[in-house]
Amino acid sequence: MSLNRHLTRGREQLVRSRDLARTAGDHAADMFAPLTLIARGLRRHAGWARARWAATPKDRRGPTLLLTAAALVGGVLLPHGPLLAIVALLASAAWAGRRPRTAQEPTPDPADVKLPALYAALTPYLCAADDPCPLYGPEGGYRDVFTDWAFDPDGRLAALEIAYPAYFTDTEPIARARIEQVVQGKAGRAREYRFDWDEECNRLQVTALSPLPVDVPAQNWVTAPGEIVLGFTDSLATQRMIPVAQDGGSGHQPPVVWRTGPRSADPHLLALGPAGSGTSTLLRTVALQALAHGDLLVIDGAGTGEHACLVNRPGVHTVETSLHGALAALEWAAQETERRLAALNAARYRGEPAPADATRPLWLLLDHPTELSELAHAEGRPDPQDLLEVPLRHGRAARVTVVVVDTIEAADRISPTVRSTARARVALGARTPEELQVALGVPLDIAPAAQTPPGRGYARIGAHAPTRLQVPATVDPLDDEAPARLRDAVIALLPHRDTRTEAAAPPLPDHQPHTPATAQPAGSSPVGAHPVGARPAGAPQGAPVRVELGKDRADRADQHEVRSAPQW
Ligand SMILES: Nc1ncnc2c1ncn2[C@@H]1O[C@H](COP(=O)(O)OP(=O)(O)OP(=O)(O)O)[C@@H](O)[C@H]1O
Repeated sequence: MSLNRHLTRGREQLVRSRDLARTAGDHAADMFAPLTLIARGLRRHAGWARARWAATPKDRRGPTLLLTAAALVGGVLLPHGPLLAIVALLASAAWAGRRPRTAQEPTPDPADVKLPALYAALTPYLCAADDPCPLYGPEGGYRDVFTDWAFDPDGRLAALEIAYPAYFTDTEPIARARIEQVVQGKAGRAREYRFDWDEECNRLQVTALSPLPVDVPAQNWVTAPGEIVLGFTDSLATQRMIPVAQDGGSGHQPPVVWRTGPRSADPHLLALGPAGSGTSTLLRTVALQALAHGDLLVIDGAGTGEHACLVNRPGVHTVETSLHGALAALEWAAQETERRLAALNAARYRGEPAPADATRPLWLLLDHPTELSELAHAEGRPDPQDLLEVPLRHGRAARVTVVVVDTIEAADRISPTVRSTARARVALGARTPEELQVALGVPLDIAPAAQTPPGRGYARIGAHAPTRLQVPATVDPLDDEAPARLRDAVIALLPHRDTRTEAAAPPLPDHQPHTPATAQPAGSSPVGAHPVGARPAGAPQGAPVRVELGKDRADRADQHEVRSAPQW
């Protein structure tokens, strides 16, 4: 009982002392109210003065300062001037500080602004009329179906998990595409989104993808021989990072690496994209990397001269823009592939190491070959794409790699052999999911943005899922409109006869490309510097053309008359 009384008294004391403290606080606040008022006013005056000073143009700050100083001196010199000035300042501060600072309007939660609209837009697609307990409906709310979401600092949707009814046909691409379009429309078409459909749990995970680095200049990449950096992707798509120099600094970026060579499961590449999407730039990116370890044969079917910077470079057999030049070059390439195969087989049969002239990588780079196919068809000549059959089918063993780039509109004119053997795929440019599926060979789980910079697209290497891709800015060094620093970066990578330490491409005699019996006599190619592997006089039709790849051969090259390489 006494303990109870003791506790009650203690509680009363506590309440009394709390009241005392509150009363003292109130009195103090009343007492200091004028001071608080004046301090608030002075603070506002100071803020106003700072803003005026910042808004005053630099050239008018000196006179303003002088005028203020003169006014101050004048005020001091006046009888009772300082006293009057202080009184005036305190009065104006009291006036300015009389209103307490207005509380800021709370910013609305972006979820409450944006998600109801998305919920309403999805409702027609995810609500069945005879569903007794609909997930989506006029009475429902977004919190019932959106389980997890995130917004970026700009208030844009960054991630969202959507629940959908089990009867929604999530296995049908058309049904999926409808939902993806609605989500992308409401969340903003300027960005790319990844859609992960969890068919078992009836959930869709939407993730907005951050932009990839653009304008990464061409440079030497840290890769193993046979590895080609096609561009850069998301850090989640690969565990690999490579050093990249950009904007005067250096950092690391996750690359899209295409492995070529005899151990590659995807030894050939097909890249498609609309005009201006950067397919020729991609081809140039590959060419510059391939030149480090191999020789090139370039066919420019569009004849725009976009690969003229490669003409006469050591390691570049030829750059052909004409149909007859392309036919001659590709026929040589087919025979060279057969010769290499025969040489490799013979060496293996004899138990000898593979001859160097059969193992040096040879790259066949074709830009817009369908243009030449159409021309050949009109002229009744063989289709250049048909001549790719042997390099495509046997190129892996013979170290011959084929890269074909073309417009996406020409996808149906790409030969079936190219389509079936070129399993490394790239699709560039903003295109519909259907067109991207044609280019990549598989459906894409990423919704492309409405606008994409040049060189942006998707890469699919073999059986792997497609990943986003941004091709390095390997611009045409002869393109006056390209930024000078990007052109200089490409020029620095182009090999010169005196800088290339490896074996140069064999010098070629006078341009006498072999053409089939039905073909017109060969003429000169507009860009082609010299013909490829001309057949020795008297050699039987179909006999492999001998190509010598070696240092001594490169030395002898200098004795031939070769058109001088362009001077940069
Ligand atoms: N990855 C890139 N980074 C920066 N600029 C690029 C990139 N790719 C392409 N470009 C620029 O975009 C323009 C078009 O590129 P490119 O010629 O490679 O496209 P294309 O698909 O071959 O078009 P076309 O079929 O008309 O020749 C060029 O000015 C080029 O410099």
